[in-house]
Amino acid sequence: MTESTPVIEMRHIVKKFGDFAANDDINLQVQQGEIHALLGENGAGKSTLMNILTGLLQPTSGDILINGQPVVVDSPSKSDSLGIGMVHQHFMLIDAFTVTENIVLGSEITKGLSLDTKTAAKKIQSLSDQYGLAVNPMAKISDISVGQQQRVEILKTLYRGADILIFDEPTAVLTPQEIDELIAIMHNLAKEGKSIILITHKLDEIRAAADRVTVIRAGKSIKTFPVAGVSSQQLADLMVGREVSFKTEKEPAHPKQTVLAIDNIEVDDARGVAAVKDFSLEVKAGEIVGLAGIDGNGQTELIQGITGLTKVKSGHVTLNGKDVTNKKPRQITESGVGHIPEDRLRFGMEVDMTLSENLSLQTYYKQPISKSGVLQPAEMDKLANKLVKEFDVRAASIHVTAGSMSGGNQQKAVVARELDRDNDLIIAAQPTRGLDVGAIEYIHRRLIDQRTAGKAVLVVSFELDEILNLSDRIAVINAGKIVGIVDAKETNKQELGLLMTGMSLEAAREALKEEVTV
Ligand SMILES: Nc1ncnc2c1ncn2[C@@H]1O[C@H](COP(=O)(O)OP(=O)(O)OP(=O)(O)O)[C@@H](O)[C@H]1O
Repeated sequence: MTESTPVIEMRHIVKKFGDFAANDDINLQVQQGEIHALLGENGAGKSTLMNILTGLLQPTSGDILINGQPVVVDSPSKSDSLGIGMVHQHFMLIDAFTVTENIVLGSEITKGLSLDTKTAAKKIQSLSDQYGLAVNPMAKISDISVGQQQRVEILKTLYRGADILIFDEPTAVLTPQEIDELIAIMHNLAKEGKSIILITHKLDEIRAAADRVTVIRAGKSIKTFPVAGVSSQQLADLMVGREVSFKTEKEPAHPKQTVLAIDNIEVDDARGVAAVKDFSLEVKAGEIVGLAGIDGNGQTELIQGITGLTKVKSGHVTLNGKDVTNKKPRQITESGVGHIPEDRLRFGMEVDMTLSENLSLQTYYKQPISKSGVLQPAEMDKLANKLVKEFDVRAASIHVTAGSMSGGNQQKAVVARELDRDNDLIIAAQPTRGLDVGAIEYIHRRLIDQRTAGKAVLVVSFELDEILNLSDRIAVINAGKIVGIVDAKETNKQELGLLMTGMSLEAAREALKEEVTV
């Protein structure tokens, strides 16, 4: 990397929403062939800055230069034509189509009215070879792994000629093995002259992948520096502006009576195919059970089955000895279940309602929020102010719509609402997805407090660090079935990674033994 004209320069970027400055004089310079990380707390202004670069938002003031030339990025297609490509966190692929069809869709390179898939496939193959992506252009999306689907998203941007790739939280859905592969791909891209902006809350990934990092705090760019030699602790402290602890200490567990018993249940997915099969698991009072697994292995249907959002086809779910199989969600909530849903926008909050209203969503019909059937806005705001303070939910006010809040702060609000109620069981699905390290530390502490208070806690997460940090016991799910249940103290990331692919516990332990002796 040479210190020549930056590929991208964002100068003094200000973006105001009303009086609130989401970006407040941000400077960013990215060199050609560089992997440049953007690090900042939830709500610091990273997405806003990238939305400006990709033409989704217009800055209130400030300049953008590409290769030293001032540009106006007034639409996403303008951003595209300037060679800027976004690798989205949520893949936008059509399952029934091939890799090539997905990449060519919406692109300019079509021949007459029919797609020239042959020529396209050739070009895709050569891009895949050049950057070490190892994707078969003729494979159907439904037949390839999540990691490979992400590579299709990368290929999409390369196919359109992107020189600058923005990765937004790219590892959220990947296994540890896939994360290593992705980092190798990013290095290949950079080696071949592409420039990368990497947004992630994972500090070890920044250290493994990035050349430099720009830290953003409260809408301001604080510092840009090389990553080499910097520890995760230093990165975290600089980002948050105080010392952050990564490992949440906890006393040994003293599990008591069974709170949740899942007995041999079967649950179908939306297409009517069995997503959860012969699934049995118990969670006791005073313990945290972690459910580890790759996305799409039945976790969603399992939780929906337990919480009454989907029908349980066979088997039983009991809570404190009472059969609650196929009861209505409200009845299950009333039986003492707190639920932090994995999809906060579908099941966790109403985006058009205010933050204050969202914080009362589970209790609005009860005292003190309602009196004799009449809503008490002052009580609602009182609860909201308490929770916002306690959980450090950052928003311009408790009366902004939930939809305008940053992803991380939306999540903190849902967690606050669900943990504030006095429940016997907490089901926490991806409870810290998209959260910064400071917020993760806080949420983990609160989940452990629930366990200390004698609650049963089921944590479902793709994050193995999270599962290992929180759990007393860990169950691994693959293709809707439990592959194994292990004591958290007796396992590690590599072993869990192998179990998640469906390998038996014995086979995984054997494989890891061989790896050590090789
Ligand atoms: N359309 C909008 N109207 C009002 N406020 C907004 C709007 N978009 C973003 N904001 C506010 O701007 C701030 C920055 O949000 P942004 O999404 O850029 O943060 P972020 O750093 O990407 O956070 P996260 O890590 O949680 O995704 C937040 O406080 C958010 O509430």
